[in-house]
Amino acid sequence: MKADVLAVTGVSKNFGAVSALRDINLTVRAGEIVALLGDNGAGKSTLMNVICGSATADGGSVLVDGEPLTNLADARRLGVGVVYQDLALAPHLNLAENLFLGNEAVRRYGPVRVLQRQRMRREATEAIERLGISTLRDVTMPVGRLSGGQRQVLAVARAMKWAKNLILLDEPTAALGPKQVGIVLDSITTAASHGLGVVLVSHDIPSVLKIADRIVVLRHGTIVEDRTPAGLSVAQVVTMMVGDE
Ligand SMILES: Nc1ncnc2c1ncn2[C@@H]1O[C@H](COP(=O)(O)OP(=O)(O)OP(=O)(O)O)[C@@H](O)[C@H]1O
Repeated sequence: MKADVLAVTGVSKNFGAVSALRDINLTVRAGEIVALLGDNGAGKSTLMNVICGSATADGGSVLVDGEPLTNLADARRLGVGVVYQDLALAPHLNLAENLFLGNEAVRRYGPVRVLQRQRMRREATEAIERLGISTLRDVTMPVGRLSGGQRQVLAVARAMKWAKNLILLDEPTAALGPKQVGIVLDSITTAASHGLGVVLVSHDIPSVLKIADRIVVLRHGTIVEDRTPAGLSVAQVVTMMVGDE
C-alpha cells in the first residue's frame, strides 16, 4: 500500500453564516488521481484553497507527507504544485522561462546574479520529455504561440517539475477540443505515474471517469460520496452531484 501524500481531517471553513466546508475527511495516496466533484457552490474551490495553503481552515488539519500545511509557504516547502484555471503563464516568455517562473536558476558572482539560461533550457526539455509531449520540444518558443491544450500541458509540466508530493488542478480540460483533452489527460496520468498524488476539480465528467482512481463528491460543504468511479455512468455521477434537486 502506498503512503498517503495528503490527509485532510475534520476540516471546516465558514464565510460568515455560510458553512462552506463541514468535517471534511479525505486522503490521497502517492500515484492516486482523485477528482473533486460537486455542483456550483458545493465547496470544491474552498477545499482546494485550503489544501494549497491559500485559505486557512477554521477547524481540522491538512497534512502533506505527514507534515501540517496551513499556508502558501508550507505548500511550497512540502512540494504542492498547483495548476490554476488561468494557468498563470507569462505569454511573452518562452517555455523554459515559464517552467522556471518564480524558481529561476541563478548563479551568484558576489552581489551579481546571472540567470543560468542553458541550465534552465536543459531542465525544461527534460521536464517536457518526462511528459512525452512532442509538440512542446522547442523550449525557446514564446508561450503566446502555444494552443490552449499545449499551455495546459506546460502548466502541468511546471507543477510536476516543482511538486514533490501533490499536484492540484482546477478544471484542466475546460475549453479544450477532444484531441487536446486527450493530451492533457495523458499528462495528468503521467504525473501520477511518477508517484505524485493528484487532486483535480472538474465538471468534465467523461474525462474524470477516464482517469480518476477515486471520485469525491461534495454537496453543500460535505462529502457525500468517496468511491471508485468504476462502473459509473456520467448520468449517475451527475445525480450524485445534484442530489434530489
Ligand atoms: N470569499 C468568500 N466569501 C463568502 N462566501 C464564499 C467565499 N468563497 C466561497 N464562498 C461560499 O462558500 C460556498 C462554497 O463555495 P466554493 O466556491 O468553494 O464552491 P465551488 O464548489 O467551488 O463552486 P463553483 O463550482 O461554482 O466554483 C458557496 O456558498 C460560496 O458562496
